[in-house]
Formats: sequence, C-alpha cells, structure tokens
Amino acid sequence: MSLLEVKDLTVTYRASTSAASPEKRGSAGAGDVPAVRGVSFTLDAGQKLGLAGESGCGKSTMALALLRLLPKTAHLTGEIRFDGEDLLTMSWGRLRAVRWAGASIVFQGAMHSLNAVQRIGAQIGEPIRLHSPKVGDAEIRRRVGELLEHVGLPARRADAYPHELSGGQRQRVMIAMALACDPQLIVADEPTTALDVMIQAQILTLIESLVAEQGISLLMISHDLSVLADTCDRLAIMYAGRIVEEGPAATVFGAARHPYGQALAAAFPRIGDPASRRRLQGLAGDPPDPADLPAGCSFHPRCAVRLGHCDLVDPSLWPTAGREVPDDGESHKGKGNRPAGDGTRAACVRVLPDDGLSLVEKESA
Ligand SMILES: Nc1ncnc2c1ncn2[C@@H]1O[C@H](COP(=O)(O)OP(=O)(O)OP(=O)(O)O)[C@@H](O)[C@H]1O
Repeated sequence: MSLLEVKDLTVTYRASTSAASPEKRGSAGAGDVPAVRGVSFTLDAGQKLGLAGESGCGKSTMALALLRLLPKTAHLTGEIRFDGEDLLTMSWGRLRAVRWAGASIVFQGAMHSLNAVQRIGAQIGEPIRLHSPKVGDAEIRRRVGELLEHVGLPARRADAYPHELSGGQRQRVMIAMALACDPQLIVADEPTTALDVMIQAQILTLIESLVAEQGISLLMISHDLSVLADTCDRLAIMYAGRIVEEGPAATVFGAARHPYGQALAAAFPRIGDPASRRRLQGLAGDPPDPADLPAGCSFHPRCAVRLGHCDLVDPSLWPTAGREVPDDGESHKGKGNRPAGDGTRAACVRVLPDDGLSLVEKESA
C-alpha cells in the first residue's frame, strides 16, 4: 500500500454555492470551473514526486485538495487515501489529527501564510500545542528552538515577527512549521517562488536533505520542470486539470512521451548536464480556460504534432511500453494485459526521432 493514493480525483469550483452539485446536475453547470479532472497517482513512503505544469493547470488546487483546504465552493469527487484512510470521507476531528502530524503543507509566498502580528516561535509552536495538549510551554519553546536550528536559523529568532525576517528566512520558518509534528508527507507548493536563485537553491537543498534524513515523502509543486527533475524521483506533468504524463524523473524530463511533456522539457535547461547545449524553446499560446475546454485532447490547439483525431479523442493515461504505445487512448481498452512498461504513464505518445530531439524541438528547428 502506498502512503498516498489519489484515485480519479476531480475538483470543480462551483459558480454558485446554492446551485445543485455537479453530481446531482449530472454535469458541471454554467460558470463552474473543473480545475482537476480525474487525476490518479500514488506516492510511496520516502518517495519524492514533482508536479509540474503551467500556471492555471490545477497544481495548487490538487495540493489544497490533498489536505481538504479548499474553499466551500470546491466540489470534490474520487478518493484520496492517506495511509489507508480516505481523506474525503473522514470526520473533521480525524482530519485535524492527520493535518500537521500525518501530512503538512508549505505554501507559496511565506509572507502571506504567516501571521504578521504573531512571533514566529508562537506560530511554529501552535501545531505542537494542538496535537500534544499535554506538552508544556517550556518544552514547546525548546522544540521550536530545535526546529529553527534544524532549518538553519538561530533559536533566538523565535522572538522575531515575520516582517523582521528575509524572504528566505520566512520560507525556512514555514518549513520548520511543516516539520513541527513529524509528518510522513510534506506537500510543498512552489516553496521557492519569489526567492532569488541563490536562496532558491538553499531552500531546495534544505528540503531535500530534511526529507532524506527523516524519510518523509514529498509532493513538490512547481512550474519549473528542471528544478523538479533535480529534486524528485518521479515527475507528473499536469495540463488543463489532468496528469498527462507521469514516470521516473529522468525519463519524463529526458525523453517525455507526451507532446506537452516534450514542450515543457524543451523550455527548461538541464541542470548539471553541460552536454545538453541546446536552444530553449518556448511554447506558443496559453493553456485553455478550464471553464471552456476544447473538444478532444485539451492540448491539441497548441500541439505541434497533432493528428486528425486529436480534436475528437481525449486520451486517458496508460502505462507505456517502450515506445510502442498508441496515442488514441482507446487501443488498450478491453485487453486484459497491460504492457509491462518502464514505470511511465502517458496520455499520448509520440516516438522520439533517432537524433534524440523531441518532435517539438524538431518542428521549431
Ligand atoms: N477559489 C476558486 N474559485 C474558482 N476558480 C478557482 C479558484 N481557485 C482556482 N481557480 C481556478 O482553477 C484553475 C486552477 O487553478 P490553480 O491555482 O489550481 O492552478 P495552478 O496550476 O496552481 O496555477 P499557479 O501555478 O498559477 O498557482 C484556474 O483556472 C483558476 O482560475
């Protein structure tokens, strides 16, 4: 059993809370935003999964859904199993126990996530107080000091207010808070957004070493595929609310099968690979408005290698077997045996040419 099992998760932001639910209506209503559409993935204990995609593809919605932190207008269906328990059906009391101690989250933009008028020591101590009411003030203070030192800040900074810290220091405080109750999983949503590159690197190294040291699982969200490829074991690529490709980080970043995965990989440099001196390629156009998705594959209007049926068929995610999997999403249906594959799943496959250039790179060469 995996630590986290997400099965066919959908999240729809309703235009009106008074309207009947999408389930009761049978389909999404006018103005509803289907932000996450049938996402499934698993995360094992100690594993690091990176979730990448352009702005608006549903990454933060996914992250917030995992801890049921979405606003009331969000309607969720599917399953989110954490350590065997379904988070979507569990009681609020049980959910409170799972948050922080089972799974915790590091939000993007620490300044907006911290309470501006409370000392950071009190903020880091809060989850400890909530989860262990018998622990006294002196012990909490000792533990907070320890956590601050663990993330590279002096224990005395516990008395500081958020505005007295730099952006990087505030992000370290967020990480200390996420670690306060020894969680099994940390969800880090763009943990280095708005930090300069040097501090970004320090924070990423810190997260990496802490999760490795403590065996914590990590779900890291970013639009920066190269950072994720460098930090995570596995990568999942999201587009228009769906995971379109998922697999070992090196495979997805180095030889993506889905044209969107290829386009995203072509837009980022390969960290630590000086041999890969290639021109970075931008991807023309914007992701679709989730409330007004194109028919067929949502990526087809921007796809450099689309075929005739791409505006008709919306392929589902299938395990790939080497490079032989068809991309119509239908061919495996009804067949008992799935291909053995190499641990990669993709919603569409385009064979990489022999010169190793992705088709997207080749088209724009
Ligand atoms: N509270 C909300 N109500 C209605 N729609 C929302 C809400 N929050 C997000 N959305 C919409 O859901 C879609 C997915 O947004 P989300 O923030 O999850 O994307 P993202 O990939 O995390 O983007 P970014 O990288 O910019 O944070 C977007 O179209 C967004 O406008």
